[in-house]
Amino acid sequence: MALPVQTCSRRGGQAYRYLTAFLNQQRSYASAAAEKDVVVIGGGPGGYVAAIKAGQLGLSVACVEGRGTLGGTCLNVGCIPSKALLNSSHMYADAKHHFKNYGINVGEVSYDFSAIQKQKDTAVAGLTKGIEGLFKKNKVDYLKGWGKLVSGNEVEVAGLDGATTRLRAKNILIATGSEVTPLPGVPIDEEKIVSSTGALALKSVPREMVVIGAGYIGLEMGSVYQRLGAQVTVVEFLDNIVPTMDAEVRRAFHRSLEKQGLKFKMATKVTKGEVVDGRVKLTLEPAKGGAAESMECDVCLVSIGRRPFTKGLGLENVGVKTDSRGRVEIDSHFRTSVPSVYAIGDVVPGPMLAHKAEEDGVAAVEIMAGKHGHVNYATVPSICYTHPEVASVGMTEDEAKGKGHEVKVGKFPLMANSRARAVGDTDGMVKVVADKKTDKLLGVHIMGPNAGEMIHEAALALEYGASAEDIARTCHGHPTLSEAVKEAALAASFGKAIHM
Ligand SMILES: Cc1cc2nc3c(=O)[nH]c(=O)nc-3n(C[C@H](O)[C@H](O)[C@H](O)COP(=O)(O)OP(=O)(O)OC[C@H]3O[C@@H](n4cnc5c(N)ncnc54)[C@H](O)[C@@H]3O)c2cc1C
Ligand SMILES: NC(=O)c1ccc[n+]([C@@H]2O[C@H](COP(=O)([O-])OP(=O)(O)OC[C@H]3O[C@@H](n4cnc5c(N)ncnc54)[C@H](O)[C@@H]3O)[C@@H](O)[C@H]2O)c1
Repeated sequence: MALPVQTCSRRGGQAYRYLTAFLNQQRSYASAAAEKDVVVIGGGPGGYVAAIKAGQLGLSVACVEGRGTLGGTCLNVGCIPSKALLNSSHMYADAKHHFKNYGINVGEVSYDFSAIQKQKDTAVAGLTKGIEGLFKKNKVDYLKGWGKLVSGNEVEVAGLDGATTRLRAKNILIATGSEVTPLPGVPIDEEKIVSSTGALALKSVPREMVVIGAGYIGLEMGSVYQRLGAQVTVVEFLDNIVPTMDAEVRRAFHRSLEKQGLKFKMATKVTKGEVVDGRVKLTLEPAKGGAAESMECDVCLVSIGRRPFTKGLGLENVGVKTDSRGRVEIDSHFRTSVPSVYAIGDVVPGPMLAHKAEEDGVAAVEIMAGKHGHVNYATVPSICYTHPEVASVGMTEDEAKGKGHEVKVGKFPLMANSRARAVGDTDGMVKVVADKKTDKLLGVHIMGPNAGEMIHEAALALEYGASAEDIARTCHGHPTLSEAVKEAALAASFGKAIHM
């Protein structure tokens, strides 16, 4: 850094600021002079977990994060705030519509939207601060600023305090995550036309809302506002909602959401969106072509996917390759085209899920530490946190067939599960997919309350290479929703469930 102090002093009032920045920078260079074993760029679930694990493995580690708080998309504007809003809105809808079914009279039920938002913000703030504590405990240096690769072993950090720091590292881990995919013709202003970030921070509940994209974000956030009283219409390009779900479960899920009041316009695309006199005016067309129609709403959520975020990262400076979709290319050991630079999480190919990013992060630093880090992507669960929840792990029936398996399928409806009946929450099912010849478990799909918790016995079973019979013969507590998993496994393995 060559900022002459003399020049600064001639600039009168600015001299002090320049001098301070200069001295800060010199101090930063000095403190960063020692080479770290790992410098992690990005403090989301991938990056912060990798940094903590690196500390636990005895590696010297620094984590660079530019947003000012740790936790990335997930904690700040993703998983955590959305689950807080899903919970509050679920409790409100339950009290308003269902408590009477249990003989509970609560009179007029209402909500205070700003208090709902405050509860969400408190949960987020507590969790993000908590990571700073974990960093201290695990000796992770935390640098607040934007990191840029200047070589395969150097990261320059433009600090949020104005100082520039250069870090040397044996290995660099890119964990810069993802950002919202924009929809051409529908410019996001985060007030009327919002991404998930704006949808999580609305000041009031819209009367009419259009959600573009029937994926995870669209259905979760659509559910939040539908429960709070908005008329929500979901516009989806494809013929089906959440294309990655098992077809049968997806159809049941779609029906359930419609019963709750969500409206769907399938096989439809939005070609234009603009705000006119405080209302959002949208132009819609059939996905396969045809006459356009228009639609109006108070708030429109654009949730058509996310794309990798590498802006300003300087990948081109050092020759880190990306694919046609902008994802950082890695080998099976998370190594990029530059051997000392690794990448994980949303910025690399694979499902964009927080728990997958975390697993990537742990495995990548284990490899850097000379161990045998590995992630089994075949057992990564996915969960949609609506009500009912939909959770799955392993292959869908169609995928299994597509991969050449002759399959057998066992199903069990929650209507026949004693716990679901006892608590009056019976909308759902469990579907077990197994190999017809070997009985090996291939996939499990659950729709129902707490499906996101129940799925993990299936994840563990898949991880251990269990058969459907292994689950069927495992004693499950009674009365639990998990007994439906056992019953579906019985149906898959022996052709018959007990309680059907
Ligand atoms: C509304 C919403 C709800 C979601 N809900 C769930 C859910 O329930 N379950 C689930 O599993 N997943 C969920 N996800 C997805 C989940 O948030 C992501 O998969 C996860 O956050 C990816 O983690 P990551 O560490 O790869 O990236 P991110 O969480 O995106 O973190 C990357 C971080 O890197 C920082 N960064 C970027 N570039 C730089 C740079 N040059 N220098 C310094 N810092 C930089 C960013 O500021 C960011 O904080 C949700 C996403 C959204 C948007
Ligand atoms: N519970 C969870 O795990 C959770 C929750 C939220 C987000 N996420 C993650 O965040 C990522 C982004 O979520 P998302 O919901 O934005 O994406 P998504 O990929 O889950 O769904 C996007 C949907 O939009 C549709 N679509 C695409 N272009 C369209 C267009 N022009 N018009 C209408 N529909 C269109 C797609 O067909 C798809 O159904 C996902 O990868 C997901 O894994 C996960």
